[in-house]
Amino acid sequence: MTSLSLSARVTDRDVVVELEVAAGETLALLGPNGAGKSTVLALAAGLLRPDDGTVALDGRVLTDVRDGRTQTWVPAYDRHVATLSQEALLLPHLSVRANVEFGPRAQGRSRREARAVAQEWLDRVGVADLAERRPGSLSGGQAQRVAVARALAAEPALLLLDEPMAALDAAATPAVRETLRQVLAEVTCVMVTHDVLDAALLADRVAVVEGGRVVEQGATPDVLARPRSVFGARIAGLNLLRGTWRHDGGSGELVATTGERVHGQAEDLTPGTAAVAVFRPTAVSVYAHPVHGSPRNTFEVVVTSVEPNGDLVRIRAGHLAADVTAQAAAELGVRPGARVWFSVKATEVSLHAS
Ligand SMILES: Nc1ncnc2c1ncn2[C@@H]1O[C@H](COP(=O)(O)OP(=O)(O)OP(=O)(O)O)[C@@H](O)[C@H]1O
Repeated sequence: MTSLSLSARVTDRDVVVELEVAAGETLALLGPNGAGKSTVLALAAGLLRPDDGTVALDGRVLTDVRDGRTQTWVPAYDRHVATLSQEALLLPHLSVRANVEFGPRAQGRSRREARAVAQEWLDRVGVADLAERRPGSLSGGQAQRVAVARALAAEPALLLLDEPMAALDAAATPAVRETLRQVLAEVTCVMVTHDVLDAALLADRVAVVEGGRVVEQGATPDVLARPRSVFGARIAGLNLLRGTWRHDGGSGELVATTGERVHGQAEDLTPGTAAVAVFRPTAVSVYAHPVHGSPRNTFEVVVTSVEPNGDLVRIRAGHLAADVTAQAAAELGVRPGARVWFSVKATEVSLHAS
């Protein structure tokens, strides 16, 4: 069932897009700067009127403009669309709890109902212990999780995410990403991101936007595995290992179906269940000899291809990829058929249920 249906032309930005998002689905918009991603969000949110086009959400027409003439225009506040941006944008003079109660109260729900909804979301995103604090006393990651609760307490028909992790420091990102991963399973969402890891972990489908047009779209694993656009090729190649989570004491590990044992940053994994490990090719170091020392994952591999990838050189070994500098590639003398060791720090690997 389609939830969001958007078709629009914005002449002065040279944007012509058509997108559909199914109910409950998360669509990631990827693309270079100035491609038109934020324009798509603004069109859906009711912050931008197209020269031509329609926006419908759950069958309700929100925007209908034909040849510059507006037939239907539902204002932003009445669209049931919530936006989460880089900054948490909480009301500074209200407590965390009051911030989360704000949406349900504005929709006319009683104080008691609003309190119950807010409590549920504070619990779900794991910030209930911060309920009486003021936003100014929160860390960036805590504030962003409160912002997630605040957005969802209003029960939006559509959630728009505009690079929600871009302003966080690296240490805060995994917890916010995990919070989003859990809540996005239930909402219809369009997410703008520059980070392919977000797309891989959070999105069901990916649309690549370039020059104001959707140049490629499809299921996330397909686009990342077999990109057809220039930008798609640049972002592809993320390492993704599927397997089973084991926890026999120690910190636990993923035993991949392809044989590797992988240690990483794990959240909420149950031993014996299916899991996936994800890490970037740039996080992989390549050695001509076995490497020792924790906390690293080391895989003995045979190089299958060596090709330029922007300023770096991508070394592929079967289903794994490493991006190294041209100098490092030259020093290693890597070529197809060579035996090398790929090494990635456990801190660079995200492990999730799949
Ligand atoms: N407020 C605006 N008024 C006029 N033109 C704009 C405005 N905002 C963006 N544009 C133009 O519209 C086009 C699309 O920009 P948009 O911000 O949607 O891209 P983006 O993909 O979100 O980029 P980024 O990743 O840098 O945020 C660009 O040519 C940009 O210059």
